[in-house]
Amino acid sequence: MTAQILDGKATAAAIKSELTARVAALKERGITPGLGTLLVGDDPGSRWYVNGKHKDCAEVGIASIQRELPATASQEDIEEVVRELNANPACTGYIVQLPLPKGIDTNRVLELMDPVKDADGLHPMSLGRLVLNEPGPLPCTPYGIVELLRHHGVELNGAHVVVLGRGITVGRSIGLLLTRKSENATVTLCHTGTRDLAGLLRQADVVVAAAGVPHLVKPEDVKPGAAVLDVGVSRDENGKIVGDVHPGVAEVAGWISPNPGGVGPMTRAQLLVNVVEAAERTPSAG
Ligand SMILES: Nc1nc2c(c(=O)[nH]1)N[C@@H](CN(C=O)c1ccc(C(=O)N[C@@H](CCC(=O)O)C(=O)O)cc1)CN2
Repeated sequence: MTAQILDGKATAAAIKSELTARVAALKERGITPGLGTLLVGDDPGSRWYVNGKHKDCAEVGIASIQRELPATASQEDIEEVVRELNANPACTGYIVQLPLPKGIDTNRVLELMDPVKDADGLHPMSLGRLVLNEPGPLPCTPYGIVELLRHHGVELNGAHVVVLGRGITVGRSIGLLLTRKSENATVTLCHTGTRDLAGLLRQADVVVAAAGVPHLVKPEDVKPGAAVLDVGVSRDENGKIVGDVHPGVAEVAGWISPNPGGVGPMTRAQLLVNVVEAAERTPSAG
């Protein structure tokens, strides 16, 4: 079997085209959505992601507000920029690019953000809303994965989803999203302490690999016909992406997300969705 492709690039392009019309409608109401970003340090990957977010904004008509601090920035320096973005009326939503440099208390930074402007769905208030199943911004990668599966008609209702990795941007939060009544999946969250990982993987209808371990998911671990989503971003010696999923999995799975070109573009598209939805919740100007 050769797996069908979960095409993140094409799905993201369709979402962006729909958002362009919604942004134009907002502007007619006197509302211009503006995405702020805070990048701390000089990690080339993080810079690439942030630049990509602003490129996407320009494509759909969202204004950009870019803030940068050096890797030597203190907790107070970062919190000062967060306070500025909270108060900046042109910034209707913003993100703090993660990870922050070692020594910075990330949770304290996220908690200081105005939850109304949380474009990443990572503020404790947004995560609490997700737990309570109330409307609010959803974490971009999990949201992107759900939309990617929905767009390709992959059934989640009653499916057993095995998630590898317990980080807050993907692993932990996707469990909350997939177990809502609207998705109705059963989720097993695996991590470095999980016993018999291969045995659990073989039971999965859907695998979400977000462990950051190159080629962790092997062809022999995957149930024939399963959908496999590769979120891992490790790099080889030439800087080329190596995902968490072994290339041979494509011969066993029913669906597979390419990496690059799968979950990454969806993460970016869902950020724009969060920005537009937040702007749509604001009362009209004038
Ligand atoms: N504040 C946040 N920080 C981070 C998040 C996040 O959602 N919010 N997620 C990741 C990084 N990320 C977005 O910030 C992200 C990762 C990957 C891509 C992407 O489009 N990747 C391309 C490949 C790019 C390459 O060649 O390097 C792809 O998959 O096709 C976009 C955004 C951690 N930090």
